[in-house]
Amino acid sequence: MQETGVHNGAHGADKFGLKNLKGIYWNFGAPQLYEHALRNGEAVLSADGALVADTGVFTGRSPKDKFTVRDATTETTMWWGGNQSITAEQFETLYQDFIKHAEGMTLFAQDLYGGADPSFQIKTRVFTELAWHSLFIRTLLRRPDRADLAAFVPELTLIDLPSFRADPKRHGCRSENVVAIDFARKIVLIGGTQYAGEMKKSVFTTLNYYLPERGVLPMHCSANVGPAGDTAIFFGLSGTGKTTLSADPNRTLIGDDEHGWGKDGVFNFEGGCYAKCIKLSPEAEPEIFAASSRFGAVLENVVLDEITRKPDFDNGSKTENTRSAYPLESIPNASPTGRAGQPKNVVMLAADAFGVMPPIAKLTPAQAMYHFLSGYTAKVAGTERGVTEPTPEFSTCFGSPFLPRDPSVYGNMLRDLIHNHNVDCWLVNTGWTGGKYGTGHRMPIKVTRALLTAALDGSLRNAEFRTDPYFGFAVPTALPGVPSDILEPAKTWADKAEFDKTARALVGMFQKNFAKFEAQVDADVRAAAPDVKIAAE
Ligand SMILES: Nc1ncnc2c1ncn2[C@@H]1O[C@H](COP(=O)(O)OP(=O)(O)O)[C@@H](O)[C@H]1O
Ligand SMILES: C=C(OP(=O)(O)O)C(=O)O
Ligand SMILES: [Mn+2]
Repeated sequence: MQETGVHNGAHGADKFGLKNLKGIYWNFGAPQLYEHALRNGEAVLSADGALVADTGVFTGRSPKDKFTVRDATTETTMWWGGNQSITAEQFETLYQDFIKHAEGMTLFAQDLYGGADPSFQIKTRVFTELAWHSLFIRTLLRRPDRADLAAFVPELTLIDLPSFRADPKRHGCRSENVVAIDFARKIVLIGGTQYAGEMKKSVFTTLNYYLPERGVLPMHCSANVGPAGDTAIFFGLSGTGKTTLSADPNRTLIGDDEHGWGKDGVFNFEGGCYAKCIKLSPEAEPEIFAASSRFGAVLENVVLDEITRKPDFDNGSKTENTRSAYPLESIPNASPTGRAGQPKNVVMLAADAFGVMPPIAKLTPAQAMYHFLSGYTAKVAGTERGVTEPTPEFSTCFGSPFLPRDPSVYGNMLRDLIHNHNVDCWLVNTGWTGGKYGTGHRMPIKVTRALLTAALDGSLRNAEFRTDPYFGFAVPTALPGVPSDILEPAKTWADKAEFDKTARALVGMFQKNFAKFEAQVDADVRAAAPDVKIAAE
């Protein structure tokens, strides 16, 4: 077997049962991985120097194809209400079939850290079939110093073989696509998909399993810190603005997607960002545009001009979920340590496509718990012509697909952290205004940024507030630089009766979804729920 590159010789591929490989390329950096990806025909170059790959059938994650081994331990520690199981035997068969499938291949291997805090990081080794996947995961996780590679002993191992085809009968899965996690052996197997995001979210899932018992709350959120050392975190489901809004030129970026919060403050799990790049423009998002337009960026499913090889970020013909992965260093004001102090503000982002939530609201701690457990956003139909009804999505803790533990584990930790550190909580609607999706328009990024700036620098506290009649939270009535109508959604709708009907319907959806948490939460959280009478009338 041909092995090239630096690694810990005592802990080679054979430790994971990999055998009869043709070779392994260990810990290659971007230039070598570009060369392999281009030579193998996996990817092409953009005019700006980004590596551009297509992911084929899967252009997003596939949560329905994700499985965890159910054994004596996970039987009682896992949240089986939100996770799918396979048996230890099915996993073992899958594992052996992965090893067989890899025979004769030359794999790429990366030794990386999940977690910027040395006390809580997980040493992760990732074997990939594709060179561009190796560059992706090297970009997204944290890269050890070269000098530390020779002694690197992995704790978690990922094997990512897109050409593998799973067999539901044999492996207990659902289709040819599979993400299988065995917490006992700390192994993740990813097969049948080329969507690179599965790799980073598997490491996230693993940290979500282990960190709570060590006193760290893992969170699906972005984070940045202001000049005064004031940390802010931004929870939100996919597409709500975590990545976009955390890249704020006036604040230091900690990370765009996954963080831990413990007694020493907040730390990033990752070393890179994974931005959505549909309609990405240098005017609205200059930092992300620049980071996506240079050597080292990995673009997924972005259409290039055939002749000039310039990316066309407005083209969603392959998918609306076009992506750009780049190292944190590509953002000018990113934190070199990935760590920051105790948060002063917690922001919950929701892209409300019904257009009834205000652009910002101040939440009491109990309301914050209500919205954290609800985990609301709305998706727009979009793809089918004429279908303009938004679909609500409630994903508890803003990250249901990544939660191995019961939501109450994360909820109770957040409640205590907010209380102990006296944190201000906000709800921000980055979705629709002026009507629901189909009639109104998306909240201008400028407005969202202005409101966030005022919330984070403390000036918004001095504004006058009204109580939202539907959700009960406090909404500012005026703020310099923001048209005041936009602060009161009802005023932005031409048809007031239609607004009222839509708002009541959304409150009703919240209430229906929250029923499953009612018995579990403290009385103050139950009391913070939107008023029942309004929705029932
Ligand atoms: N007011 C707004 N706030 C945040 N993002 C917005 C807003 N209006 C439009 N967008 C767009 O919505 C998308 C948000 O995606 P992103 O920041 O990647 O979300 P997440 O990281 O939460 O998945 C981006 O494409 C951004 O350009
Ligand atoms: C990486 C992802 O997260 P987000 O959309 O929240 O940025 C994803 O959903 O694949
Ligand atoms: Mn993101």
